[in-house]
Amino acid sequence: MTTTPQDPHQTPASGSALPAATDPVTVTVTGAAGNIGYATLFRVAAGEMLGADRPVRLRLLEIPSSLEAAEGTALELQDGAFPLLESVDVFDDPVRAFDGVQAGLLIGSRPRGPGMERSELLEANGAIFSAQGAAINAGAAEDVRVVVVGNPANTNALIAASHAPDVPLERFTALTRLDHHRAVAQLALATGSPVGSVRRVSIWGNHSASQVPDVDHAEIGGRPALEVLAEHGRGRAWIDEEFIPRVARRGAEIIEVRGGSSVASAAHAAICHMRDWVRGTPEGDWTSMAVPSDGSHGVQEGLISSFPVTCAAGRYDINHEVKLGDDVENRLRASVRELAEEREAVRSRGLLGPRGRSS
Ligand SMILES: NC(=O)C1=CN([C@@H]2O[C@H](COP(=O)(O)OP(=O)(O)OC[C@H]3O[C@@H](n4cnc5c(N)ncnc54)[C@H](O)[C@@H]3O)[C@@H](O)[C@H]2O)C=CC1
Ligand SMILES: O=C([O-])CC(=O)C(=O)O
Repeated sequence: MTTTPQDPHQTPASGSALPAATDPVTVTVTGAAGNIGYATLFRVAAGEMLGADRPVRLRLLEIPSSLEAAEGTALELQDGAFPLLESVDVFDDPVRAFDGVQAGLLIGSRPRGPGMERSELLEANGAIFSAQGAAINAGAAEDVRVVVVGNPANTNALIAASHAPDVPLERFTALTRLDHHRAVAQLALATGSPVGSVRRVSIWGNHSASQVPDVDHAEIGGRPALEVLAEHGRGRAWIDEEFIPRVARRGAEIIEVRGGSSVASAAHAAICHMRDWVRGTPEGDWTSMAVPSDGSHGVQEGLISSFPVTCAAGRYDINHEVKLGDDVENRLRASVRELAEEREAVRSRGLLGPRGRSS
């Protein structure tokens, strides 16, 4: 991998929680034989997530019926002869798979099909995250960081966190980086601008159709995005009627057009999420992550909601400078209501663990 001054991710952020030395990092990937798992593992082994100087130990978790496929993936990982890849182990037992985990990518779970909402997956997927949260509680390293990709991602992360009362709550996050990327890409397309010139986009709320893509503070080429959009004949109506629904329903559009849910773009987003958390967001920009709310921006404490965050020194901080416009605030309230409803649904099914029962 080449180092260029334009790419802030090629060198570890100053003050990163990871030591400068080349200690290996233990990465557990669930659903390792699935589509997103397969698209993720080789990039992690190549150093695209944790850095070109960081050896990794991969621990792959699968269900028994897909174990052989995961073993095959492990053989292919060997065949890649990745200099950074110290070991690959395959498990069907979450307790063993999460033993010593420092970076957990919780992907394994059922994807939705055409016409479904992600919340309909709670029945099929919720229980997976109870067992995995408990396994993380039992064996994770002190510096563990978890990103839940499996849908419905925010509520699955809530379930996992509730079963891991000994792990700091803020270490459980869910993926909305794909929505963030989709929003950036749509703004670039709409204005004929390079993707790299779009900054300060925010995704708020749930990774669902109720999510809130927010361009109020976004910049294109260093200028307010709203101004640049207006020059291209795109005002509020475009934002409300085209941009927001396009981004919020892009997952369904991909399922319809591709015949299956997003894979490589989701893997890329998961890698970027963990990379930025560990190594920092670029100077002057932020990203979007679903993280446990501390009550910020009026989001009920404890719900795992997407926020604009800046990352440095191995931690993320919810951005408090970004003020909510009235429309964004109204939409966010609706998305938070949906998150609260999902929490009630999993609570009533007995899926919440010791940390989440009373909140
Ligand atoms: N948050 C996001 O932005 C996105 C989330 N997703 C979600 O990611 C999840 C995975 O999607 P795909 O990889 O396409 O699905 P897939 O069906 O190709 O793979 C899922 C894999 O998970 C495995 N699995 C099931 N239960 C497991 C368990 N208890 N432990 C370990 N592995 C288990 C399955 O055997 C399978 O190999 C889905 O829930 C999908 O909706 C997909 C795209 C974007
Ligand atoms: O839409 C889905 O079911 C998969 C997903 O989360 C996405 O592509 O954003």
